Amino acid sequence: MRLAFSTNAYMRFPFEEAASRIASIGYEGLELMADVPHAWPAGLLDGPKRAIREAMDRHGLRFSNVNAFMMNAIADRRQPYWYPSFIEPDEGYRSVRIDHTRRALDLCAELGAPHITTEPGGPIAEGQSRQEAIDLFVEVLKPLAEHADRQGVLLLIEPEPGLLLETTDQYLEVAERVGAPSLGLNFDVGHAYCMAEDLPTQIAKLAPLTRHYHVEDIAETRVHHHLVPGTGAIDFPGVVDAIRQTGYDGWVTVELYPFVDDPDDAARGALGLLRPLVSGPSTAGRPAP
Ligand SMILES: O=C(O)C(=O)CO
Repeated sequence: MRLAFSTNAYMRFPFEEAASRIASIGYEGLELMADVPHAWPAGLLDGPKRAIREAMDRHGLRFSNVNAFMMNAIADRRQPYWYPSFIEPDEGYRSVRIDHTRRALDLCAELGAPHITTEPGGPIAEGQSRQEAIDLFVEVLKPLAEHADRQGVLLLIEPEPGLLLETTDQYLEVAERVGAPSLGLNFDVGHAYCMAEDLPTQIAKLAPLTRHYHVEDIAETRVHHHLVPGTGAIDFPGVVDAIRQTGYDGWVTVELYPFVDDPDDAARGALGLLRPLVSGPSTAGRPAP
């Protein structure tokens, strides 16, 4: 398991500065936000793309993931980054999300990153039934999964409270219906905690489909607000142990986008808690010394 930090906490910094800070804090990897201000694919020319690669090399960082979930560039008035979603009733507006995802897959392949993460179908629209929304989501995902396959990268879906797929179990039907090996699950530990999922059980159950983990802490109230690991109610020794027991040896990305005022402090705090857990022997279930 290797730890990475998402640039979506560094929205107030240019990419080069974000990479420099994430590396100097001690992360091995970085999740690139395919969005403003770092790498909005529709507006990313060759020069800035080269600069991203050079900054990664200069700071000895690897890409853990490309985050194509957030679309702050569009700034929909209903919510700043969910919309447009894959189940948007308006076909033209929906195609903005689809085109963005295709471009993010291209960018991912060009940069040598392993996968992109994306939204799990937006909130169900007024007058739309859940079944219609799922059917639409599946139809939209099929050609995108084929595109990912052609590009040699993965397309990962991230269930989230309030959106079409809220729980990790709800991903199963979609995975089965799309039926593409290039489609996978981004298991967001904080989101699963919000939905009162039993984390060790779900981590083990979904392990065959999980290609990446997002982590953040969540308060005991289970309200969806990302907190620095160690400051909420999630049992991180238990989570890391459950992930380790699946044999997973990939990236775990810390996602703390609410901490734009002091991302360094949040990144440092998360690493302070997680690094000993990830690099040390299993500590779950042991009594405190
Ligand atoms: O919306 C969120 O909370 C996310 O985790 C997006 O990546």
